[in-house]
Amino acid sequence: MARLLSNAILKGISRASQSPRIVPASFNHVKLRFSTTIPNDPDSHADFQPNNKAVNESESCSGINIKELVDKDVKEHPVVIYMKGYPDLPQCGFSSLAVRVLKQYNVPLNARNILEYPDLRTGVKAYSNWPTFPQIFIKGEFIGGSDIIMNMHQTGELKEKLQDIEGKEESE
Ligand SMILES: N[C@@H](CCC(=O)N[C@@H](CS)C(=O)NCC(=O)O)C(=O)O
Ligand code: FES
Repeated sequence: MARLLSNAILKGISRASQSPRIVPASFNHVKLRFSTTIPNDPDSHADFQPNNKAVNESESCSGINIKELVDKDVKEHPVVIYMKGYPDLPQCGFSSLAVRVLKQYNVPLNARNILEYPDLRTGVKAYSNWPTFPQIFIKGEFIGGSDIIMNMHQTGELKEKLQDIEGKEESE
């Protein structure tokens, strides 16, 4: 049986106020003022492991599942972050760190708050086969979490990866 987005999410897809919102971040170009090392990353308990069944099976009366949602997100937006909270109000230090890194670059940042939707939380893990959040996708490619994005920032790899992405609109 396919694991599908909850009715609340499905209903919300056509209604912006209820959907698992994808929001553009504002860009304050906040300077990084914290350590770049996250020691002894606990990562995940077995309870948090992805369940690939959740995302690979599909079909529903609505025809929308998490895989389709994520596929659409990462196809339509060059930089997508699935995170805890939203870019302007992160609800976890790891998500906050990833947002701060990405805000160093003049690219549109689109986010979904996985805390609002348990099915999205499970489904995104299964989609990427990655057990934790944040999860960052650039030009459709799964990149990783906060450690990886920080590392790429430090090595210059992130700048290279983002360089052909059109800058964000000032109004965002
Ligand atoms: N080392 C990870 C840190 C992220 C992490 O450990 N996240 C945990 C705590 S926020 C998580 O998402 N656990 C699974 C969950 O909450 O569903 C990274 O680089 O992103
Ligand atoms: S470490 Fe507790 S919510 Fe992220």
